[in-house]
Order: sequence, then C-alpha cells, then structure tokens
Amino acid sequence: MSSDSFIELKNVSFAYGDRPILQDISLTIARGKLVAIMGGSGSGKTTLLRLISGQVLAQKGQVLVNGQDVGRMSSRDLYQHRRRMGMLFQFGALFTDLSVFDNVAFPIREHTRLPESLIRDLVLMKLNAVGLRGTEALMPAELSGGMARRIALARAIALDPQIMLYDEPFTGLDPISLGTIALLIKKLNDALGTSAVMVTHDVHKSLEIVDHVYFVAGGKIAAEGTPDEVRHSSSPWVQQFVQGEADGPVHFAYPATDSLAQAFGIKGETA
Ligand SMILES: Nc1ncnc2c1ncn2[C@@H]1O[C@H](COP(=O)(O)OP(=O)(O)OP(=O)(O)O)[C@@H](O)[C@H]1O
Repeated sequence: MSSDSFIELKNVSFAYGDRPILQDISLTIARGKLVAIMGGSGSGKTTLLRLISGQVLAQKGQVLVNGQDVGRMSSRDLYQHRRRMGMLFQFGALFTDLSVFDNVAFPIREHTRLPESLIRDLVLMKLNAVGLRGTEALMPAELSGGMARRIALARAIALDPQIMLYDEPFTGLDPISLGTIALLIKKLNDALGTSAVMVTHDVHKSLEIVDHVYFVAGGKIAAEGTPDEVRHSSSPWVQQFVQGEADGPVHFAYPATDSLAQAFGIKGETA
C-alpha cells in the first residue's frame, strides 16, 4: 500500500444475494488523485462506488477510507463519511422545484447551521467555480443539459468534499458540454485536492484527465495503468476499449480468466 493512499480496497468480495459481482478486488486511490474505473456493462463499476460510499458493505475484505474501515463504521461515522463525500451521478438530477441557488444551497443547509449570508457567499463561490455565476435565480427547466450537469457539480462540491464519486458524468452531453465538464472535473479536483473515482464509458475524454485507470472484468481488476500505459498498450484487449470497438477479444459476459491481466499487457493482478 502506498503511504499516500486515501481510498483502498483490500481483497474485497461482494455479492448481491447469492450472485457474486466482485471477487477479491484490491485497488488504491491516492490522495488528491482522479482515478477512472472502466469495464463492460454490469461488471460492477457502480457497485465499487457504492462500496466506497458505504451504501453496500463488502462480504469479504476491507474498504478503507483514510485508514478507516467503511464496513465497521458506526452509523454516526458513516454519516460523517458521507458528509465528506460529493457525488455526481448521471441521473443525479437537480430538484426541479428549487432554483439553482437553492439546489446548490441544499447540502449546505442540510449539513450545517451556517447563516444565510454565508450560505449565499458559498453558493456564489461554487457557481463561480463551475463558470455559472449569474444563474442562481433560474429554475432547472431553464437550463441546458450541460448547464444542469455543471450545477449538479456545484452542488456536489458545496461542502468541499474530500472524496468525489462520479458515475457516468459525461452521459447524454453534447461534445462541447462534455469537454467543459471534463475540464471542470479535472480543474476542481486539482484545486480542491479531492481524491476522486470516476466510473465512465468515455475512454478518450477520461484518459485526458485521470491519473490512473482500473479495468474491471469478470469481477476482478483485469488491468490497470496510467493513461499513457493504457494508450500505448499493445494488448488487443486494451485497444478494444481505447478504440471503442464493439467487436474484439473482450467478451464481458464471460468470467475473466487468470491470464486476462497478462492479456491486457499492462500492470495487472494475477487471480
Ligand atoms: N441492488 C441490486 N440488487 C441485485 N443486483 C444488482 C443490484 N444492483 C446492481 N445489480 C447487478 O449487479 C451487477 C453489477 O451492477 P453495477 O451497476 O455495479 O454494474 P456497472 O458496471 O456499473 O454497469 P453499467 O456500466 O451498465 O452501469 C449487474 O448485473 C446488476 O444487474
């Protein structure tokens, strides 16, 4: 384990009922880094985020956040843990009957007793951070999809989280909005020193902004590497991902084999 790891999964196994989803997964997210998790549909990527947030608990292994085992947290600790966490989900829609201002203010009002004048300053700062100061009086129906996602990002960072979890933050956005939100995610992560995990299907955009990539297949970490290692991998498996080809050697419905990590041709775990 690296000494600056902030989130660490150690030999984690998880099943929904008797259906195994993740088996003996180990991964590390260093403090202040942005890490992508990629893999086929249904491979368990969102489940990994849920394990980190404590929404589901590992049946085996440990999920450590800042050295604390999420599986052993009291409900009070879990509440504190979630308070230190921001989430931006694909379907994490804004509250349609609240203004932009009230949407961003919502977590601040929910979790603090700050006076309204200070809340106002904080909300305006967060809107400024996502480049949307001046929109505070608008209602969500008056926003474009890209703007709405940025407001959701402002809301997610309202409490200056130590951890950010992104689940498909680019889905449904036009290329320009997608580029804007990707840059914002990177800029905010660097500025806030947040340790962030992003589940994404957008390989190209992610490789531009993340520090490290984990590939999940067959319930395991099939491969991992820096964006450069991923881009230059000679493995047909990785290339299928990077090129976004529908046909190729990756068959996500099949369990991963022991040789999958080697097949990726970049650092991987042996099963
Ligand atoms: N609450 C649940 N109860 C039972 N099974 C579930 C539950 N949530 C997810 N699953 C199943 O677990 C598997 C992994 O789901 P998960 O959402 O983690 O995958 P994913 O990699 O994020 O998929 P996608 O890329 O399609 O969003 C899927 O087969 C899904 O059907």
